[in-house]
Amino acid sequence: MNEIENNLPNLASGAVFFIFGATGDLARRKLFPAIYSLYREGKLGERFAVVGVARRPRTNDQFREDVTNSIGEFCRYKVEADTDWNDFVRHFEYKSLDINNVDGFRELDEQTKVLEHEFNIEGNRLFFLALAPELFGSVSQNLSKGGMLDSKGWHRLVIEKPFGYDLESAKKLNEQINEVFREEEIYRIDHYLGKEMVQNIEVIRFANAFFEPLWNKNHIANVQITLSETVGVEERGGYYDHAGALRDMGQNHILQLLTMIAMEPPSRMVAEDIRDEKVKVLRSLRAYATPEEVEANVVRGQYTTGALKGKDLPGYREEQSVNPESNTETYFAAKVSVDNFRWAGVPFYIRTGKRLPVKTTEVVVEFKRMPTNVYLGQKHNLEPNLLVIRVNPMEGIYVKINAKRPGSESEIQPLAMDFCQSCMVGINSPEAYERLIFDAARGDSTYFTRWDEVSSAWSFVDKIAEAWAANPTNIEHYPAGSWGPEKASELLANDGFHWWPVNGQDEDEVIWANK
Ligand SMILES: NC(=O)C1=CN([C@@H]2O[C@H](COP(=O)(O)OP(=O)(O)OC[C@H]3O[C@@H](n4cnc5c(N)ncnc54)[C@H](OP(=O)(O)O)[C@@H]3O)[C@@H](O)[C@H]2O)C=CC1
Ligand SMILES: O=C1O[C@H](COP(=O)(O)O)[C@@H](O)[C@H](O)[C@H]1O
Repeated sequence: MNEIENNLPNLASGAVFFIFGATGDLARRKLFPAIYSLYREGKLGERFAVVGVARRPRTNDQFREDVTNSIGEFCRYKVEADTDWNDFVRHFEYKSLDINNVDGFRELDEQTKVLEHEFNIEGNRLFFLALAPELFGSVSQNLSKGGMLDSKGWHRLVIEKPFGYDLESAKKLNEQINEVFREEEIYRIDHYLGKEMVQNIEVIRFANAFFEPLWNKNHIANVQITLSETVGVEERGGYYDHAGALRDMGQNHILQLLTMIAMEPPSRMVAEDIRDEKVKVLRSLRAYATPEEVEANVVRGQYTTGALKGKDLPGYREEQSVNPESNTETYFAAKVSVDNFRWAGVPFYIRTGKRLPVKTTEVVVEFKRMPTNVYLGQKHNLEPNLLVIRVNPMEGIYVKINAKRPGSESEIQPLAMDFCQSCMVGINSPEAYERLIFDAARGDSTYFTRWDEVSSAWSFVDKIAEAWAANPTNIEHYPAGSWGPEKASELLANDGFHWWPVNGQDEDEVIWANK
């Protein structure tokens, strides 16, 4: 248990959690269930209150019913029959408020003081913005004008992605927020950083003698990062058609994963030192200098009609709230170079897409091949060693090594030493939002993105977006249910590599230990 977990100085004096956007999808599917899990695990204690804020009218009782339904549907903990549910929901209240109405914030402040008195909370306030990004600036301004930041405890702003649309808009947003909150009070969420196996990357890398010494250009041939989804855009067509895969998943989740794989060991395992190392990676990304470089290194695609698991699926342009002539990408793949001493010459291949055949997040580190004819003086086509980190939905790691085929004299066969963490821990593994809400409440910003990370990521992504905007119809189409445009395979084939099958699928020749 580390120092922060031991002391919990920030939670000992209680806190009020404000969920702005309390009637929305994120609050219902992720935030209320996360708060309940934290409560069940005793991490919140009793000195807390949750105030849901949104425009539509709700009584406290109606709101508590919404919360109860959301937990029943989405929480990993089921409500036990002998629990007094009132003990939990009495901590929840609702305030109907339009973000643009300062008077509403003054009323909210009065309501909060009563709650703080009731639950013995010493003025600590955490504001979670589960709102459209256009509202982030106004909320922070009105929190200040409405007196919500005058309480004597700490104040923290937790902001959902997307943080801006490009570097320019992100800068403006940041300036607005900085008028009210200091950088150390801002917790920018990237929920991938709350995932168990993403947090495990540091440990796998820095706690194992047989990885770190090999973790460089001398031994690693390439790195592959895949975030594939089977879902389409569902009810979020309006937002997604404006954003696209590059902004929705690339600027944040994929680049964050890349930094965790590529960063140098931090001086100390503390938030600022870790984030210092991550931002150095982002600054080392080689920017594509021309539209031709973008064309050569980045593939974009959009799904058309297709089928998945026997079910016919519509094309992207037929989805709800999507422009029928849209050229928004639902897929992209890229070859990325990290120009520093450790990684010079090692390609990082990244890809993400909707309506792909499998839901998975996986990082494959492919090591350089051994010479083919050194083993017993005979010629063998040795497979490269792989380290595969499975993030989602299966959590675990496997290492692919070469070993003698049992019973044969010298035949060599790949063997996967497989550790499926989720098979062992199962649903007891905390969800990303549980960790992140808890971390924000206790003041640990390690797994939140600092402004220099966000701005460096936008600088890299903007070059791609600008090249695409200049040539919007230059997009590949792929059938829903396929692995995306063929050109994405060519990115690797040009370098003599190929995408490794995700989840170890189709690896018929591999012997799987532990299966
Ligand atoms: N849903 C998800 O899985 C994810 C969402 N996000 C991000 O989280 C944020 C919220 O997303 P999501 O929950 O899906 O969005 P929804 O559209 O479902 O919810 C938006 C919420 O904002 C409230 N709201 C809108 N305008 C105002 C206003 N003027 N004053 C007060 N409240 C207002 C709405 O309530 P009312 O209409 O009652 O005012 C509603 O509660 C977005 O930034 C999104 O990009 C990020 C990752 C995943
Ligand atoms: O942030 C987002 O992430 C989800 C995928 O998250 P996961 O935890 O299920 O892998 C994606 O569907 C969504 O479009 C995006 O906004």
